[in-house]
Amino acid sequence: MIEAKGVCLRYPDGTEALHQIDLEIGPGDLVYLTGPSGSGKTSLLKLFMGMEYPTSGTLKVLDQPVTKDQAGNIRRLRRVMGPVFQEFRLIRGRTALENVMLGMRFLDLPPAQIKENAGTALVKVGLAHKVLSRVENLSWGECQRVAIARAVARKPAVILADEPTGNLDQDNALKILELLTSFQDRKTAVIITTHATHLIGHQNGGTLIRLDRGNMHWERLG
Ligand SMILES: Nc1ncnc2c1ncn2[C@@H]1O[C@H](COP(=O)(O)OP(=O)(O)OP(=O)(O)O)[C@@H](O)[C@H]1O
Repeated sequence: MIEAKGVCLRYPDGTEALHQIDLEIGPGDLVYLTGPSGSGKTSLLKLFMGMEYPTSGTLKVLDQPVTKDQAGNIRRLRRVMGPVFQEFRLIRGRTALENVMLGMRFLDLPPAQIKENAGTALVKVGLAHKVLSRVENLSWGECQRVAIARAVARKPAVILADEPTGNLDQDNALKILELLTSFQDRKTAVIITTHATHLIGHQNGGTLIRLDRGNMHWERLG
Protein backbone atom coordinates (compact mmCIF):
# COMPACT_ATOMS: atom_id res chain seq x y z
CA MET A 1 0.00 0.00 0.00
CA ILE A 2 2.83 2.41 0.93
CA GLU A 3 6.40 1.48 0.10
CA ALA A 4 9.39 3.74 0.68
CA LYS A 5 12.96 2.86 -0.24
CA GLY A 6 15.80 5.16 0.73
CA VAL A 7 13.49 8.18 0.73
CA CYS A 8 15.03 11.54 1.57
CA LEU A 9 13.20 14.86 1.67
CA ARG A 10 15.17 18.08 1.51
CA TYR A 11 13.21 21.35 1.47
CA PRO A 12 14.30 24.13 -0.91
CA ASP A 13 16.00 26.01 1.95
CA GLY A 14 18.32 23.02 2.47
CA THR A 15 16.61 21.47 5.53
CA GLU A 16 16.83 17.70 5.33
CA ALA A 17 13.52 16.69 6.95
CA LEU A 18 13.75 12.95 6.19
CA HIS A 19 16.80 10.79 5.67
CA GLN A 20 16.90 7.33 4.06
CA ILE A 21 13.41 6.21 5.04
CA ASP A 22 12.60 2.56 4.31
CA LEU A 23 9.14 1.30 5.19
CA GLU A 24 6.24 -0.80 4.05
CA ILE A 25 2.67 -0.22 5.20
CA GLY A 26 0.07 -2.76 4.13
CA PRO A 27 -3.75 -2.76 3.97
CA GLY A 28 -5.22 -2.74 7.47
CA ASP A 29 -1.96 -1.80 9.21
CA LEU A 30 -1.97 0.45 12.25
CA VAL A 31 1.05 2.77 12.43
CA TYR A 32 1.91 5.35 15.05
CA LEU A 33 4.48 7.97 14.09
CA THR A 34 6.24 9.69 16.93
CA GLY A 35 9.31 11.81 17.59
CA PRO A 36 10.24 15.23 18.91
CA SER A 37 9.01 18.44 17.34
CA GLY A 38 10.71 18.95 13.99
CA SER A 39 11.70 15.29 13.61
CA GLY A 40 9.82 14.88 10.30
CA LYS A 41 6.40 13.41 11.17
CA THR A 42 4.28 15.89 9.20
CA SER A 43 6.79 15.79 6.35
CA LEU A 44 6.35 12.02 6.10
CA LEU A 45 2.54 12.35 6.03
CA LYS A 46 2.88 15.02 3.33
CA LEU A 47 4.92 12.59 1.22
CA PHE A 48 2.22 9.92 1.65
CA MET A 49 -0.39 12.47 0.50
CA GLY A 50 1.66 13.60 -2.51
CA MET A 51 1.87 17.10 -1.00
CA GLU A 52 5.69 16.83 -1.11
CA TYR A 53 7.90 14.65 -3.29
CA PRO A 54 11.02 12.68 -2.31
CA THR A 55 14.26 14.42 -3.22
CA SER A 56 15.82 10.98 -3.60
CA GLY A 57 14.78 7.36 -3.16
CA THR A 58 11.49 5.85 -4.33
CA LEU A 59 8.05 6.12 -2.83
CA LYS A 60 4.95 4.28 -4.02
CA VAL A 61 1.49 4.84 -2.58
CA LEU A 62 -1.15 2.35 -3.75
CA ASP A 63 1.27 1.34 -6.49
CA GLN A 64 1.47 4.92 -7.70
CA PRO A 65 5.00 6.42 -7.82
CA VAL A 66 5.04 9.69 -5.88
CA THR A 67 7.10 11.95 -8.11
CA LYS A 68 6.59 15.47 -9.47
CA ASP A 69 5.90 14.25 -13.02
CA GLN A 70 3.03 12.08 -11.71
CA ALA A 71 1.17 15.09 -10.26
CA GLY A 72 -2.06 14.36 -12.18
CA ASN A 73 -2.23 10.78 -10.94
CA ILE A 74 -1.37 11.88 -7.42
CA ARG A 75 -4.39 14.23 -7.39
CA ARG A 76 -6.56 11.17 -8.08
CA LEU A 77 -4.69 9.24 -5.41
CA ARG A 78 -5.58 11.87 -2.80
CA ARG A 79 -9.25 10.97 -3.24
CA VAL A 80 -8.65 7.60 -1.61
CA MET A 81 -6.69 9.09 1.28
CA GLY A 82 -8.44 10.21 4.45
CA PRO A 83 -6.40 13.03 5.98
CA VAL A 84 -7.23 14.58 9.35
CA PHE A 85 -5.18 17.77 9.37
CA GLN A 86 -3.91 19.39 12.58
CA GLU A 87 -5.91 22.52 11.81
CA PHE A 88 -8.94 20.47 10.56
CA ARG A 89 -9.53 22.68 7.45
CA LEU A 90 -13.33 22.83 7.90
CA ILE A 91 -15.41 25.30 5.91
CA ARG A 92 -17.05 27.97 8.05
CA GLY A 93 -20.65 28.86 7.30
CA ARG A 94 -21.37 25.22 6.42
CA THR A 95 -22.89 22.57 8.64
CA ALA A 96 -21.10 19.51 9.93
CA LEU A 97 -23.01 17.41 7.40
CA GLU A 98 -22.14 19.74 4.50
CA ASN A 99 -18.47 19.67 5.48
CA VAL A 100 -18.41 15.89 5.44
CA MET A 101 -20.32 15.79 2.14
CA LEU A 102 -17.90 18.29 0.57
CA GLY A 103 -15.06 15.92 1.43
CA MET A 104 -16.84 13.29 -0.67
CA ARG A 105 -17.60 15.43 -3.72
CA PHE A 106 -15.06 13.65 -5.93
CA LEU A 107 -16.49 10.22 -5.22
CA ASP A 108 -18.50 8.56 -7.92
CA LEU A 109 -21.63 8.20 -5.78
CA PRO A 110 -25.21 9.47 -6.14
CA PRO A 111 -25.94 12.56 -3.97
CA ALA A 112 -28.39 10.63 -1.76
CA GLN A 113 -25.71 8.04 -1.02
CA ILE A 114 -23.18 10.76 -0.22
CA LYS A 115 -25.61 12.31 2.23
CA GLU A 116 -26.37 8.98 3.86
CA ASN A 117 -22.70 8.01 4.21
CA ALA A 118 -21.84 11.45 5.59
CA GLY A 119 -24.61 11.19 8.18
CA THR A 120 -23.48 7.69 9.17
CA ALA A 121 -19.90 8.90 9.64
CA LEU A 122 -21.08 11.73 11.91
CA VAL A 123 -23.07 9.25 13.99
CA LYS A 124 -19.96 7.03 14.29
CA VAL A 125 -17.91 9.90 15.72
CA GLY A 126 -20.66 10.72 18.23
CA LEU A 127 -22.10 13.81 16.55
CA ALA A 128 -25.61 12.66 15.62
CA HIS A 129 -27.00 15.65 17.52
CA LYS A 130 -24.78 18.19 15.68
CA VAL A 131 -25.29 17.11 12.07
CA LEU A 132 -27.04 20.37 11.11
CA SER A 133 -24.91 22.71 13.25
CA ARG A 134 -22.60 25.15 11.52
CA VAL A 135 -19.00 24.31 12.30
CA GLU A 136 -18.27 27.75 13.79
CA ASN A 137 -20.81 26.93 16.49
CA LEU A 138 -19.08 23.69 17.45
CA SER A 139 -16.47 23.21 20.14
CA TRP A 140 -12.84 22.48 19.23
CA GLY A 141 -13.29 18.79 20.07
CA GLU A 142 -16.48 18.58 18.03
CA CYS A 143 -14.70 20.16 15.05
CA GLN A 144 -12.01 17.52 15.41
CA ARG A 145 -14.69 14.82 15.23
CA VAL A 146 -16.21 16.43 12.11
CA ALA A 147 -12.74 16.34 10.54
CA ILE A 148 -12.45 12.64 11.42
CA ALA A 149 -15.95 11.96 10.02
CA ARG A 150 -14.97 13.74 6.80
CA ALA A 151 -11.89 11.52 6.49
CA VAL A 152 -13.65 8.21 7.20
CA ALA A 153 -16.84 8.91 5.20
CA ARG A 154 -14.81 8.57 2.01
CA LYS A 155 -14.02 4.98 3.04
CA PRO A 156 -10.37 5.73 2.38
CA ALA A 157 -7.60 3.21 1.87
CA VAL A 158 -5.52 5.09 4.43
CA ILE A 159 -6.56 7.37 7.29
CA LEU A 160 -3.77 9.82 8.12
CA ALA A 161 -4.23 11.77 11.34
CA ASP A 162 -1.66 14.45 12.10
CA GLU A 163 -1.20 14.97 15.86
CA PRO A 164 -4.86 14.35 16.80
CA THR A 165 -4.00 14.20 20.52
CA GLY A 166 -2.08 17.50 20.52
CA ASN A 167 -4.52 19.78 22.36
CA LEU A 168 -6.33 17.17 24.43
CA ASP A 169 -6.15 16.07 28.05
CA GLN A 170 -5.30 12.44 28.71
CA ASP A 171 -8.90 11.13 28.79
CA ASN A 172 -9.92 12.82 25.56
CA ALA A 173 -6.64 11.93 23.85
CA LEU A 174 -7.31 8.29 24.67
CA LYS A 175 -10.86 8.52 23.31
CA ILE A 176 -9.63 10.04 20.04
CA LEU A 177 -6.96 7.36 19.64
CA GLU A 178 -9.60 4.68 20.30
CA LEU A 179 -11.96 6.30 17.79
CA LEU A 180 -9.31 6.50 15.08
CA THR A 181 -8.08 2.95 15.60
CA SER A 182 -11.69 1.71 15.48
CA PHE A 183 -11.68 2.53 11.74
CA GLN A 184 -8.78 0.16 11.08
CA ASP A 185 -10.05 -2.86 9.20
CA ARG A 186 -8.89 -5.39 6.63
CA LYS A 187 -8.75 -2.74 3.93
CA THR A 188 -8.13 0.49 5.80
CA ALA A 189 -4.71 1.37 7.19
CA VAL A 190 -4.56 3.96 9.97
CA ILE A 191 -1.51 6.19 10.43
CA ILE A 192 -1.42 8.50 13.44
CA THR A 193 1.28 10.97 14.42
CA THR A 194 1.35 11.57 18.15
CA HIS A 195 3.54 12.69 21.02
CA ALA A 196 1.33 10.71 23.41
CA THR A 197 3.14 7.38 23.12
CA HIS A 198 2.27 6.55 26.75
CA LEU A 199 -1.39 6.33 25.65
CA ILE A 200 -0.85 3.93 22.80
CA GLY A 201 -2.69 0.71 23.57
CA HIS A 202 -0.64 -2.35 22.83
CA GLN A 203 -3.87 -4.39 22.57
CA ASN A 204 -4.41 -3.21 18.99
CA GLY A 205 -0.93 -4.26 17.92
CA GLY A 206 0.50 -2.11 15.19
CA THR A 207 3.84 -0.49 14.60
CA LEU A 208 5.52 2.44 16.26
CA ILE A 209 7.80 4.47 14.03
CA ARG A 210 10.11 6.81 15.91
CA LEU A 211 11.57 9.68 13.95
CA ASP A 212 14.65 11.44 15.20
CA ARG A 213 15.97 14.33 13.09
CA GLY A 214 14.65 12.63 9.97
CA ASN A 215 16.00 9.16 10.81
CA MET A 216 13.58 6.30 11.40
CA HIS A 217 13.39 3.39 13.89
CA TRP A 218 10.65 0.72 13.94
CA GLU A 219 9.09 -1.06 16.87
CA ARG A 220 6.36 -3.74 16.70
CA LEU A 221 3.62 -3.33 19.32
CA GLY A 222 1.58 -6.03 20.99
N1 LIG B 1 8.16 23.90 3.98
C1 LIG B 1 9.29 23.75 4.69
N2 LIG B 1 10.41 24.37 4.32
C2 LIG B 1 11.57 24.21 5.02
N3 LIG B 1 11.69 23.44 6.12
C3 LIG B 1 10.58 22.80 6.53
C4 LIG B 1 9.32 22.93 5.87
N4 LIG B 1 8.40 22.19 6.52
C5 LIG B 1 9.05 21.62 7.56
N5 LIG B 1 10.34 22.00 7.56
C6 LIG B 1 11.40 21.57 8.50
O1 LIG B 1 11.53 20.15 8.37
C7 LIG B 1 11.77 19.55 9.64
C8 LIG B 1 10.66 18.53 9.92
O2 LIG B 1 9.42 19.24 10.08
P1 LIG B 1 8.04 18.49 10.34
O3 LIG B 1 6.96 19.53 10.31
O4 LIG B 1 7.94 17.33 9.43
O5 LIG B 1 8.28 17.97 11.84
P2 LIG B 1 7.24 17.33 12.89
O6 LIG B 1 7.95 16.14 13.44
O7 LIG B 1 5.92 17.13 12.23
O8 LIG B 1 7.16 18.49 13.97
P3 LIG B 1 5.97 18.87 15.01
O9 LIG B 1 5.88 17.73 16.00
O10 LIG B 1 6.50 20.13 15.65
O11 LIG B 1 4.71 19.10 14.19
C9 LIG B 1 11.82 20.70 10.65
O12 LIG B 1 13.18 21.07 10.80
C10 LIG B 1 11.05 21.81 9.96
O13 LIG B 1 11.50 23.10 10.38
